[in-house]
Amino acid sequence: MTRERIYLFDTTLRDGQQTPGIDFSVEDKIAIAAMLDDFGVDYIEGGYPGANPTDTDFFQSKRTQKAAFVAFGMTKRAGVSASNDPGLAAILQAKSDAVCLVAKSWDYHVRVALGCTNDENLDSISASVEAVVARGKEALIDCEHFFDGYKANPDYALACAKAAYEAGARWVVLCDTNGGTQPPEIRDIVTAVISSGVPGAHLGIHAHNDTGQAVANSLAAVEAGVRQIQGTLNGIGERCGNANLVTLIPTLALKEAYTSRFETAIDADRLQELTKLSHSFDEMLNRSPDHQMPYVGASAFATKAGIHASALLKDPRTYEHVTPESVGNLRKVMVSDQGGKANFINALKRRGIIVSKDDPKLDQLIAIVKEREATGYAYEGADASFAILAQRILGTVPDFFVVESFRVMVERRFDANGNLKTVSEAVVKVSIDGTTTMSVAEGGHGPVNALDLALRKDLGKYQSEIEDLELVDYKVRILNGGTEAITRVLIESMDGTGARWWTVGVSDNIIDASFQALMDSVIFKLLKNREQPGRAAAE
Ligand SMILES: CC(=O)SCCNC(=O)CCNC(=O)[C@H](O)C(C)(C)COP(=O)(O)OP(=O)(O)OC[C@H]1O[C@@H](n2cnc3c(N)ncnc32)[C@H](O)[C@@H]1OP(=O)(O)O
Ligand SMILES: CC(=O)C(=O)O
Repeated sequence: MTRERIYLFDTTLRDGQQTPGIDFSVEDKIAIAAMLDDFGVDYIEGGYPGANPTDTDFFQSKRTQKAAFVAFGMTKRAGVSASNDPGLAAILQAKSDAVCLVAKSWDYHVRVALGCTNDENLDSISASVEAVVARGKEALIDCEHFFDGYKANPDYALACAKAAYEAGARWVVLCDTNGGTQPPEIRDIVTAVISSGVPGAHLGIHAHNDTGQAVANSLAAVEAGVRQIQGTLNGIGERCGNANLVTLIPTLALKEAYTSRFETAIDADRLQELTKLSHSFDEMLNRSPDHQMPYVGASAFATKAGIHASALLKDPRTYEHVTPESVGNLRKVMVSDQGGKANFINALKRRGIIVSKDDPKLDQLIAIVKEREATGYAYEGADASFAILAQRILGTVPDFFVVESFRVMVERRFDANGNLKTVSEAVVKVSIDGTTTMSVAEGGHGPVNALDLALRKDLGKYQSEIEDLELVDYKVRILNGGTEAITRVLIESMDGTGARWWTVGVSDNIIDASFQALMDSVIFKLLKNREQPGRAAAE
């Protein structure tokens, strides 16, 4: 059975640019376009040439090799011809393969926002599409507010879609601009558009996520007959965002409801790049990936629950709707107070520690983890502290060093130039093989920074082993309010090999909690070094 092609239109660089807090530079746009092009979407909308210097610059060259490169703009204004509209001229002159013009299709908007007649707007749509086609480019029309417009005046909304199609638009894209339409309405209205004479093979959907239905609305439109989906990477976009292509692409590729009838340009090999694509994009935006994002989130294939872990380890299909490998993600069985033996055995195995289900030390470890989690520890987010605890109970952590004491002082004082400065100073007394060393350090970034510097200043024979250790993140959480407050500190560390690990500390004193996490970080680094081939076995 031949499958129908669904075309993927990415508007990360245009509608995504309208996301509050997101502002791409030309360099960002070049890098993102290259990522998307390499991944294999059909269309990449780059922005609005003529609207701002970044987009104008970006369209000085064609920025894609494989995907159609699309310039966005609006239809010509009423009262001027297409050839005399400077905005349209800038869009037509941009280096692009296709032009996507937003057109009003709700008569209320025509009256209020454009201030022209319904017929003038229809003429703007036809004349603008004809100008794009005459320029030798593929024409697309985004029918803005199509669904709201259809509900208010179906004949006029349909007339706008038909004007675009009859003037030569390759795609007439029905937009749920305000994002309030629901899937059954999308299905009925798309069906009405197709019945009116615009074929589904020329229709697209552009859904906003204001009721959390952008993906569902896009799929409802496909069911009803549209063959192009517009969306963005990780669902960014104006207000609550656009349809998330990172969710739609694997759904179309992996779910039987669609795979028997439809195909996209993204094959199984490309699909395995999806998690990387999504996370690289977040990296560019300098934000943490959403752990719960379908398919690609760090939690998408993670389980804490003991009952789930036990079955998952017997056969992953018991608790997974698709395999994590199909989208380039990983299965994760975590340890926490929600876990049973299966979680722990699996977590230990990942660290190269084999323990039998009947080993009493396993019961001891589980009891300690559950007890500690009740007092505020969170081992699921602190893999390195868990590894140290487990290895301690199993008796394989050497006493590298003993911290005899530490002291921290925070002082606000005037410096030599008369400027007020807050300075932190820490003293740490460490004993190694019976020899005690006292290290003092001043931290420019507060008391924890000073403590860290002092602890790692002189670790005697281990000093050279921790030179490449770096703290990269520090998170503090107050677990219960008032005077009973408990502080949980999580610290992320990395070393010269690029490996990263998290450690945890809990106390009613933030400095003490931080120090525990710092100590675990150093001990984990020393243990890690001993796991490397060629290093001395644990002393
Ligand atoms: C639903 C969407 O997401 S559509 C995309 C929205 N994106 C953007 O607006 C981002 C880029 N936009 C811009 O930088 C600016 O709005 C520009 C450069 C395009 C236009 O700037 P200005 O000329 O200063 O106009 P301004 O932004 O104040 O108002 C928009 C004008 O376009 C007109 N207009 C809006 N949509 C259309 C349309 N589809 N066809 C023709 N004219 C339109 C409005 O009536 C208004 O005209 P007016 O100035 O005579 O009142
Ligand atoms: C065109 C567009 O972005 C919209 O109607 O939402």
